[in-house]
Amino acid sequence: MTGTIGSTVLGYPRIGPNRELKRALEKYWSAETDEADLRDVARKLRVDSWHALHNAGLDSVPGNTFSYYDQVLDTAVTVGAVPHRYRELGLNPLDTYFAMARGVESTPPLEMTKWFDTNYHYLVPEIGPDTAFSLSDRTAVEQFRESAELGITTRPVLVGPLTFLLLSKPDDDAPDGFRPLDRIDDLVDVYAALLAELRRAGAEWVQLDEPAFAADRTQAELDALRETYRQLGGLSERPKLLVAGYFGDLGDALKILISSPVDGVAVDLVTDPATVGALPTLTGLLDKTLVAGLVDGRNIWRTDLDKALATAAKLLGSAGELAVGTSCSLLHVPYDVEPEDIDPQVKSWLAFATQKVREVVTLGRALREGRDAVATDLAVARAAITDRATADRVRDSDVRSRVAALRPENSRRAEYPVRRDAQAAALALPPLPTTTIGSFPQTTDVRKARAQLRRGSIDEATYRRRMREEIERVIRLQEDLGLDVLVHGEPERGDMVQYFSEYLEGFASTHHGWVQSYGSRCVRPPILFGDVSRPEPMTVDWTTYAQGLTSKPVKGMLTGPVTILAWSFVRDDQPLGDTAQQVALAIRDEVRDLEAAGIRVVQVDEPALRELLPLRAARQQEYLDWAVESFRLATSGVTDGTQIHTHLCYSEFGDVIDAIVALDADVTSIEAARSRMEVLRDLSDVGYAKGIGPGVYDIHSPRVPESSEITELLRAALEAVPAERLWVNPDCGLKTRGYTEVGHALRNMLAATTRARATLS
Ligand SMILES: Nc1nc2c(c(=O)[nH]1)N[C@@H](CNc1ccc(C(=O)N[C@@H](CCC(=O)N[C@@H](CCC(=O)N[C@@H](CCC(=O)O)C(=O)O)C(=O)O)C(=O)O)cc1)CN2
Ligand code: MET
Ligand SMILES: [Zn+2]
Repeated sequence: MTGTIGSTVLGYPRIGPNRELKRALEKYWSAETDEADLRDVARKLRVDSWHALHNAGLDSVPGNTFSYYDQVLDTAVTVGAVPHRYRELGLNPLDTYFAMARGVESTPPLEMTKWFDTNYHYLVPEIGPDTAFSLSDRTAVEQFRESAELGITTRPVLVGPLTFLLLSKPDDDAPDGFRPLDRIDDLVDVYAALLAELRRAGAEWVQLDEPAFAADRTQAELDALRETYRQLGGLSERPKLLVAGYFGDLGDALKILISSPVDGVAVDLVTDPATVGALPTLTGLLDKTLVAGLVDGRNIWRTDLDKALATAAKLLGSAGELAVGTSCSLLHVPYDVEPEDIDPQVKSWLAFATQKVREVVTLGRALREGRDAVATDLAVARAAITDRATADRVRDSDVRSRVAALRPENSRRAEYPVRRDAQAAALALPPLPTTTIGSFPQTTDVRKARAQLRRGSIDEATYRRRMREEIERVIRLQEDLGLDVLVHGEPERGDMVQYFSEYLEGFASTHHGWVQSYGSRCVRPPILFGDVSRPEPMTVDWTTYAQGLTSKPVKGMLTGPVTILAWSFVRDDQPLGDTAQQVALAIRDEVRDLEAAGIRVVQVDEPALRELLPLRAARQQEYLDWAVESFRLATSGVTDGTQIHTHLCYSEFGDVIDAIVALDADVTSIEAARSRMEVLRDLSDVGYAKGIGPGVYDIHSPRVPESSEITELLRAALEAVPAERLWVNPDCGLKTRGYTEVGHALRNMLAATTRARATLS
């Protein structure tokens, strides 16, 4: 089918159905295996994916979707954007790549941040006026050849040049006002060279991903888009170009792309169904391929195939070729629902990557051969969709009446000064109170106990005993260090969202449903399929056990509604805000039960508050309103004397700074060490006047901070915040660290606090 795309997916998972890549990477990093072993595993994973996609009947199989760590990092290496500090290490290419991803003793890694509004993280390229762009790595070409040898003509996928630069940050040598996008012309030359090589290797199509245009862009950025694709489209030696925009509507960028000389455009009709109305009016589409993203690439629900076909019908005749695709890469969903032992009814509603590929193939055949050719598949899908829409277990009338009865006062607490005085009396804390963010190191023993419980090789009672031993050790360590507000350490939680989902009605869990979060790290997002409620307490036993061991206050530790939604696969049959209210009520029950059990401080974490922020400014306020409201609903059921903390991390907080104030927590702990406490001024500027715990050291690195560095940061903090409101804590939880370094780091933090207290009059 030369020339057409027919049916395709925009990308595919790469970690391996059984996390083979994770294990191979970790063995390589610990020097248990060598480069050849790692490359073997990688090749096998690629070959398996190509075969799976080809054999499933896709007309066009995406290539270059494999990565040892991250596709943005791959792009940086491809175009030669390797900062000097990594080149100078003198390592081989693979280890240079891993040094950029993970750092080495002498050199920290590139910064990592969230990929648009997903839970996937990419490495942030550093670009300056002197970055010497050149085609420096030919993996994309080699992998094209590798697939061609198997008889599969793949469609190499590259991060587009605009998105690459828009996600980059200026390097340290860049003068003020420099923007990575200033380098677009030089970068386009490298893409031109790569496209020519791919063409010579036999590539018919190349996919260039430009999701950055699903967010608001300036006129200059839109002009750069027009100019770039005018140039790339005009090259004499190139494959056909498919530009993919996803995670939202492309806005003005859509018209620009359609009037450019590229050969195809892929649009996300799941996140933005309204695009369907605009497309037929764009006449430039008549000589292009339109890949209609009809199958949700980032959620796990079975596609309503009838509805998708109705959408496609509206587009027939508006494009040169109408092809069917996923809304975005399938990187964000697990491989296969088949091996899961989820309740059969819920399972019949689900489609993971393997099932989504089949849906795309079915839709492609229906368009080409008519509905009758796939009548059975359509009937099965229709039955599942109807079953899900009418299933009793999706709706719980108690939950619905509880939500309906909510009043504004349910999400309002007393004025802060009243709470502050009541809490001061109840807690009697010293100035600059010290605490931690919740988790202590997850030791091998703790993880092993959990795995043994899952396998049934230890019983519930043995598991509880082992966790209690760990909690006791964490309490003793904190008392020994002299912390003021203690935590139980969260040993019982493999993951701060997954853990809660296992107690809540309305959620299902997977056993194998791993999704890459970054590098070798994976998460197993729970599936929120129905109305949410909390049949029984989730944390009260562990927390009261910890409180019983000490006279210091122990802080209860919960995950907030927004983060629970952000890190789950969420039902798509009602607004997210409605689901957030239900989750908030479940957390509210837990907060109140903790209070009733004598816990005087409760922290409700919302690290994903920024992540779910809509990409378009026009949609942000509505999100922030329900996000804030759900946090307040979760935390307003307590008396004035109970202190509510929240914790935020991984963010530039700028866009959500007003929302942080509106959460109305008594104490906010926030990542700050790496940005030298800048967030404190931003918060003061918008009137935040409650407790604040800026992280005084970065927990993402094994490095132990000197107490003098912490003293320095505390001094900076005290310039921005009065001592009465300042708390002292690390940047985030300690679960990825080891006990030795954590002991030293906290000791230094306490030493710095003692010195800072002495300077207060
Ligand atoms: N959901 C979520 N998203 C998030 C974060 C987060 O904490 N949670 N943090 C940020 C990302 N940071 C992350 C940091 C670390 C890991 C991470 O370490 N993940 C672990 C898995 C964590 C987990 O769920 N552990 C479980 C299951 C562990 C496991 O793999 N078990 C094996 C068996 C192991 C054995 O037999 O010893 C299996 O099930 O196959 C547990 O401890 O109980 C990994 O990749 O290895 C993930 C994300 C943003 N997004
Ligand atoms: C990603 S935020 C983590 C907060 C959690 N309480 C912890 O300490 O692990
Ligand atoms: Zn955190």
